[in-house]
Amino acid sequence: MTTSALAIETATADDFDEMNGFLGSLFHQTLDTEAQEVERPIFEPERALQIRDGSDLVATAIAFTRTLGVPGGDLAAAHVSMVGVAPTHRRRGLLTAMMHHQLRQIYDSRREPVAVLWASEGRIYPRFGYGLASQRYHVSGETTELRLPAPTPGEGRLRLDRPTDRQADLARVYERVRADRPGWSARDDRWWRYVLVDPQAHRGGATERRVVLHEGPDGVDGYGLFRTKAEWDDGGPNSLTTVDEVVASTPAGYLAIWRMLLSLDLTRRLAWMRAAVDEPLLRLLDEPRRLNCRLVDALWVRVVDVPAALAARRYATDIDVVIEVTDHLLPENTGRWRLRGGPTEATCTPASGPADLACDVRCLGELFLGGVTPAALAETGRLRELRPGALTATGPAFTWHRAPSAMEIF
Ligand SMILES: CC(=O)SCCNC(=O)CCNC(=O)[C@H](O)C(C)(C)COP(=O)(O)OP(=O)(O)OC[C@H]1O[C@@H](n2cnc3c(N)ncnc32)[C@H](O)[C@@H]1OP(=O)(O)O
Repeated sequence: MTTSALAIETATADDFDEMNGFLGSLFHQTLDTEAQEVERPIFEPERALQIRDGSDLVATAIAFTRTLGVPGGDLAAAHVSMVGVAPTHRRRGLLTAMMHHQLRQIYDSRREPVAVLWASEGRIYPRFGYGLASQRYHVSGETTELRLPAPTPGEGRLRLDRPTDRQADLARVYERVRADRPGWSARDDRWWRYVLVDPQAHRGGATERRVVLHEGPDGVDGYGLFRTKAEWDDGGPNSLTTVDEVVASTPAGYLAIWRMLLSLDLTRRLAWMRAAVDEPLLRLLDEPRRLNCRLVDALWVRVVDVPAALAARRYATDIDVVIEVTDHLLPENTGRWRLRGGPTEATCTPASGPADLACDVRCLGELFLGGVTPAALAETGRLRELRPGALTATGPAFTWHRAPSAMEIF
């Protein structure tokens, strides 16, 4: 495929260092060799696209092969990343050409019914059919104002350790909790190393990352990844605790970990970038108003193969609906689809009858992880109710018993 006479090529393993350096410069980051070596094994050259102008690399995009937790199961999903266009070549359609090319490749391979990504800026991807599928809170607060219920006897034990030494424990807890949380990607050994790498250059003056583990009656049932940054001002100690992940499979573990994180001596402030919208912490604090929560976007989902994707997730209640879908990039998706399903199975087939709902493929991405209802999307004007009552009838089915959330930025 060509764009303005520049061809899209598939990369080779030898292109990794150059692509990494190119993206580092676009994200205004200093390249770190330790992080680069951890990222090398997850690089999939056969899924990496690049555009060169002569010998100069001017555009890149990659898809990682991973699975994503969706309502009721786990689904192969192209994890799109490393997207960038050189400042010398911006706004002349290179990203557009790469996105079209990549989506066509994913569709034609039939390996993955959906693609998923974190957007550097929210306004970039809707035009390519990506819908905002999950949100998160940026959380901050004065820790002296954040009080949790007191410990009860026999709650278990906390231990501090180096995260890399406890990878197996973290993986066990993560997988247990992930089974119930749409939006979490599976992490094999390579992805755990990616999550846990902690180069000095990326710490911004804070300590190395540490882990607090909670041991309950059945072993490790929770962990918290965090770091601290020393600060003193006229009022005395004012250090910052930055939390990366808190994952626990028991309420006791969750509470004990947060109790420690909020009461570290000499710290006064908390920062956490990836709290779920139904995060238990928000309901455990005695004065939740003292936690500042800013709602921002998390995962963007692109439904690439409509019937395969809609049949691959489960629905909270029984559903039987015909949806008229429009997809300007992948015309195979355009048409009327009958979705029948429930909590244990689903099918999606071409429909002959009239449609109940009509929407752009972007809306299906928004609905996919259960984070929003058709009625809410109808209020945006992007989804239309063609049969009166269809919005209320389908609303509960599209949601899920846990809100979608998202963990590491890939
Ligand atoms: C999944 C990820 O990896 S997210 C990371 C994305 N990368 C970055 O943010 C790195 C810095 N930015 C860039 O590299 C580039 O600006 C990109 C990749 C965002 C855009 O690449 P371009 O080749 O300039 O995009 P392209 O020319 O195809 O633009 C297509 C349309 O999107 C719009 N657009 C593209 N980027 C942006 C943006 N950041 N903000 C607003 N609009 C944008 C363009 O204006 C254009 O609109 P139009 O069709 O109405 O004229």
